[in-house]
Amino acid sequence: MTAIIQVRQLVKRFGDHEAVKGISFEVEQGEVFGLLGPNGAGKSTTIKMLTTLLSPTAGGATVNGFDIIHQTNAVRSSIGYVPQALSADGNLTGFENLLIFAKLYSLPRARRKERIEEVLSFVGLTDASGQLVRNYSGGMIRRLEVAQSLLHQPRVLFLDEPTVGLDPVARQAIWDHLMQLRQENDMTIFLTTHSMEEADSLCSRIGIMHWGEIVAIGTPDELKATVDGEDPDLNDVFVYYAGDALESGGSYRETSRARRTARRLG
Ligand SMILES: Nc1ncnc2c1ncn2[C@@H]1O[C@H](COP(=O)(O)OP(=O)(O)OP(=O)(O)O)[C@@H](O)[C@H]1O
Repeated sequence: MTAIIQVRQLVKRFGDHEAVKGISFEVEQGEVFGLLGPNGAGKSTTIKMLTTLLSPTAGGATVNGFDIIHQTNAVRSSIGYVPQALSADGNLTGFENLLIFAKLYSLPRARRKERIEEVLSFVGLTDASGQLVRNYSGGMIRRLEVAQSLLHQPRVLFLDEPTVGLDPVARQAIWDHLMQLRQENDMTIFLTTHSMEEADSLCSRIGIMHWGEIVAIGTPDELKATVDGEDPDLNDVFVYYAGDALESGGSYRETSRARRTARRLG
């Protein structure tokens, strides 16, 4: 097994606040790795450093063998990134959105149309490709954003809360596509989530983040085995490692954001 992501003592400070406190871990090629944690734990900050959108305060990491501080362009061209915020333009069609990303990724002109059709077909949006994205459902927009991130055939795909605000059917469709990517393309997937169910269904390994630290890491079964009690599930694991955060971690903010996202997507 080869570590495709290597994180060493990674720190991010915002003023006096240390959002990420020297975390270290590795992700092997072909894994679906999930960072699970309450809001404010430092998940998005970590994903933004690994995708080169934020510079670390200290420590470092490599992604696909490229240094996230000194080889930012090489990292960017070898990864796909689906951010939490909306990245598709509602005033363009699905096809037009993909064309912009194909140009951004410098896909050769002669290959663009064919590759756009391939990714549209993969996410099941071929028939909707000529419609304005503002008429898409939340699930279709998410699938389009996944398609955007796949155009340049990245080896690692980063997703920041891929299914927040989606209904169960749309969420299942995203999960199915991610599993297909892993199985058919040996793609490594790194995602953040609040959802225990998402982590349990999708992830081969999970890191639980709490107040800027990774407090537990392992397969879902390994993590469950660290917790006492009869047949513990990931909820029990989460409460065990980050329980007080569930009580005090600003659930209002989480709820408000999930609703905002749902409104925006729906
Ligand atoms: N640009 C910023 N400036 C100042 N503080 C920030 C900034 N970005 C994040 N933080 C703070 O860093 C901490 C970690 O935030 P982060 O968004 O990484 O957490 P998270 O685990 O992704 O939470 P959520 O699930 O709510 O997105 C929080 O206390 C947040 O307020």
